[in-house]
Amino acid sequence: MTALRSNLATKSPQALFLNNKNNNFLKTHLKFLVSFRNCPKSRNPICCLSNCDQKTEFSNEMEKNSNWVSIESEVGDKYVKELEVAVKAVHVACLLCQKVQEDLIFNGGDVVENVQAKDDNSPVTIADWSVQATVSWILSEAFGPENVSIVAEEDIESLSKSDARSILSSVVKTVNDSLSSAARFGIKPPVTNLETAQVLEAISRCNSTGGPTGRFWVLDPVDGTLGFVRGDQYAIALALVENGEVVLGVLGCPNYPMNKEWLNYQNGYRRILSRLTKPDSASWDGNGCVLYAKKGSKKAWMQPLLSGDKGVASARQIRVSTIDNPVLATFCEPVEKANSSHVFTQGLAHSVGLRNRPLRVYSMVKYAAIARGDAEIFMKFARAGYKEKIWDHAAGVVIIEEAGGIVTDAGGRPLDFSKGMYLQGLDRGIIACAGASLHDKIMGAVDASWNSSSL
Ligand SMILES: Nc1ncnc2c1ncn2[C@@H]1O[C@H](COP(=O)(O)OS(=O)(=O)O)[C@@H](OP(=O)(O)O)[C@H]1O
Ligand SMILES: [Mg+2]
Repeated sequence: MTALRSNLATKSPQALFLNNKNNNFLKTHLKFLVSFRNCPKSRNPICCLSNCDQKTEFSNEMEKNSNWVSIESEVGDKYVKELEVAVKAVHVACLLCQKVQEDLIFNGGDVVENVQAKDDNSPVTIADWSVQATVSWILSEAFGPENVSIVAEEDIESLSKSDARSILSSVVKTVNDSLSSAARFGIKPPVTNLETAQVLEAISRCNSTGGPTGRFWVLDPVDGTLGFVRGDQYAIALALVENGEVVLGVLGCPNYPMNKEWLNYQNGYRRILSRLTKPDSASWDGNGCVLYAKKGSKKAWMQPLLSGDKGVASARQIRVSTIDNPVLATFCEPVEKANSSHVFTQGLAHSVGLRNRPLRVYSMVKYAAIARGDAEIFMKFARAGYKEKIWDHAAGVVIIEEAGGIVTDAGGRPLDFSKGMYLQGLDRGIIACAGASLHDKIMGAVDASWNSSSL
C-alpha cells in the first residue's frame, strides 16, 4: 500500500507546456519564471521553474486561470497523435450511437431486427458493430493498418450469417453515414462509401488478443449495451496499451452531460427531461461528454459532446472528489445484480458507514462519475468464475488514476492489463475510490466480510 500511495503522490512538473492563451497569462506572472525558451520537440514554448514551491504555486495559478486548454498544450510529445485521433474517433462514435439510440428506442426503430442476442445472451446492436468498424477504420487510416492492433468486444460471426443480411446493411449504412460527417472532427472521410466487405474487414481486423508486449488498442464499442437498448447510460471506451500498461484512455459518455443529477434519472425520464430542456450545443447541460487522460500526466480532461455540425470543443480538467467521509460519500455499482452482488456491497456500505443510496449506473460511466468527482466509490464484485474483460476497464482506470483516484482489485493490487483479453489474477473484485482513506476502509470491510459472504 505504501508503495502504491507514494506512486500516486503528485509530483511537481519539471516543465509546463504552454499554449498561446497561457502565454498571455504568463506575462502577468513573470515572477514565477526562471527561463523561458522554445521546446525543441514541439512548437510550444516551455518554461522552467527553479524550485518545487515555485512549480506548485505556478501550477495552482495555471489551473485557476486557464481551465480550458487544447490537447497539444497539455500532454507533451508522447502519444499526442494517438490521443488526438482517439478522442476524435470517440466523438464520432458517440454521435453515431446517439443517432442509433434515438432511432432504435425513441423513434420506434425495429428493436427485434436491430438488437440481437450473443451466445452469452447479452445484447448486441447495430451500434456495437458500427462503432467497432468506424473506430477501426479511423485508427487504420491514421496510423496504417499494419501498425494498428485492436482488442475489441465484437466479432463478425453472427453478422456474416445469411439471416443477418438486413442488419449487416444497416451497419454498412450507419458506418458510411457516420464517416461522411466525420469531417467536422477533422477526420478525412473515405473517398467513396465503404463496401460491405470493407466494413466486415474493419470489424474483424480487431482480432488482437492483447498480451504483455507491444502496442494494442482496446475498444469496447458500446459498453453497457443493456443501458443503451434501454435508452439509459452507456459508454464508448478506447484505450491504448503499451507493454502491458494502459497509456491512454478515452471514454465517451453520450448520455452523461455536465449536470450530475442526470445520472439519477432513470430510462425514459432522462429522455423526457432532455426534450424539455432543449440541448444548447454551446453549453454543457444538454449533451454528453468525452473524458480522456494520458498515463503519468496526473491530469484528466473532459470535453462536451457537441451536437449539430460542431466539432470538438476545448477540454476542461477534471479531478476526483475531495470527500473522504463515508457519511457524505456516494458509491456506484452495476445496475444488474447478475453483474455484481448488490447484497455484498450493501453490507460493505453499511460497515464503512456509507449512508447515501447506491448510484446504479450502466457501463463505464461509473468510472467517469468517479473521475469527474460526481461520486466517490465504485465497487464491482462479480460472481465467482466470471472473467473480467480488459475492454470493460482499461480506459476508465487510467482516467480515474490521472484524475487523482485509486483503482485496484480487492487485495489492493493494480489491475493487470498484460495478460491478454481478461484481467487475470483479479483478487475478488474491483474497488475504485477518489482517495486512499475511503479505499482503505472498503478493502478492510471486504477482508472482514468476505469469508461469510456467498461469493
Ligand atoms: N455475469 C457477469 N458478471 C459480471 N460482468 C458481466 C457479466 N456479464 C457481462 N458482464 C460485463 O459487464 C459489462 C457491463 O457492466 P456494468 O457495470 O455496466 O453492469 S450493468 O449493466 O450496469 O449491470 C458488460 O459489458 P457490455 O457487454 O459492453 O455491456 C459485460 O462485459
Ligand atoms: Mg463492456
